[in-house]
Amino acid sequence: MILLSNVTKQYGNLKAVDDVTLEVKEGETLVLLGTSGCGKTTTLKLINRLEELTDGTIEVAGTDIKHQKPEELRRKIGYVIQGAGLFPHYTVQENIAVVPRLLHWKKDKTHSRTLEVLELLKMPPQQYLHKYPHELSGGQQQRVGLARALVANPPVILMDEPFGALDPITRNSIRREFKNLEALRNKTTVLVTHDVQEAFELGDRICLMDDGEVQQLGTPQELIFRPANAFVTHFLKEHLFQLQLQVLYLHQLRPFLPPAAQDIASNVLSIAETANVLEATQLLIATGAIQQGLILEATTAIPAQSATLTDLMAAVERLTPTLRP
Ligand SMILES: Nc1ncnc2c1ncn2[C@@H]1O[C@H](COP(=O)(O)OP(=O)(O)OP(=O)(O)O)[C@@H](O)[C@H]1O
Repeated sequence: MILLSNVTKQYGNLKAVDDVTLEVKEGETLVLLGTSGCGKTTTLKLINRLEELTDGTIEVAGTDIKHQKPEELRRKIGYVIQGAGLFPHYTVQENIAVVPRLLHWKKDKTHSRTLEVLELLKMPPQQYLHKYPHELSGGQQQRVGLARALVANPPVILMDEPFGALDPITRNSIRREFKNLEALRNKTTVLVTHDVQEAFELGDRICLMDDGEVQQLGTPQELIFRPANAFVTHFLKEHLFQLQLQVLYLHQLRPFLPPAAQDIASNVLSIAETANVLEATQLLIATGAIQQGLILEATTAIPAQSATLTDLMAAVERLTPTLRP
């Protein structure tokens, strides 16, 4: 869907992006992760031509972006930036109408689509249409920013630190909400963050950058269990335990858990086996059921299985060597 081939962006002597080649597949969320100044934002801005390439090519939906007018290209690409970037003197309605106005939509169409996107983002239109950005919380502003990016239903969404301006608690809950948004599910999304947790929570794949170069591009599991080099290992070291639990799914543990019990008490907690091990661990701890354990609910016909925290950790220990090279 988006193809970067040998992309370089140079500012004077500095190569902000250095010979980057990567593909973002249709419908996936690719996270650009890395420390400040490693070239994430520049890479994103090259895709919608807010910056121009020094070298290499970028294709969006099979067409070289050089051969498209920037305005035309940007109609196919929603753009969400840190702090939402709303116009302070425009109401929510006016902020969302910016793109439809550029597209010369009729008023009726703009109005009905505005109502629709606000509903999609769980912001009742009657309550929010006429509010100004300063009357909204950071999370609500971020949602309006996303509504504006989604209003023309572009197939591609670029997000630059979309949750960066929020406090950690709001950030976590908004992030979780965004992850489950139907409106974003089939979009091809590139999201920039320097937050490791965020990258692992939202990315189908993660591209870890340093000094303008790609250090590794892979699934969260690949980065954790098959780091490409010492930089990747070092970058993830601090968060490794939690990330390991986050990238392992309960169904993967099944072969390493004790056999399914015949008569599982009906009052035991249960969790879908599609959940990750971190979620299961958090549930056990939050409900004080560490000794009692929980039931892994199968999505297929195989029987449910019960496991305590000790069982889960033992299974993780037996599974992880099989994932390493
Ligand atoms: N317009 C510009 N002119 C000169 N140098 C620039 C320009 N834009 C970015 N740079 C430099 O290019 C490098 C990459 O910047 P970029 O904004 O892409 O990094 P980033 O990974 O997004 O960082 P952050 O997380 O801090 O936003 C940095 O060294 C930055 O100073």
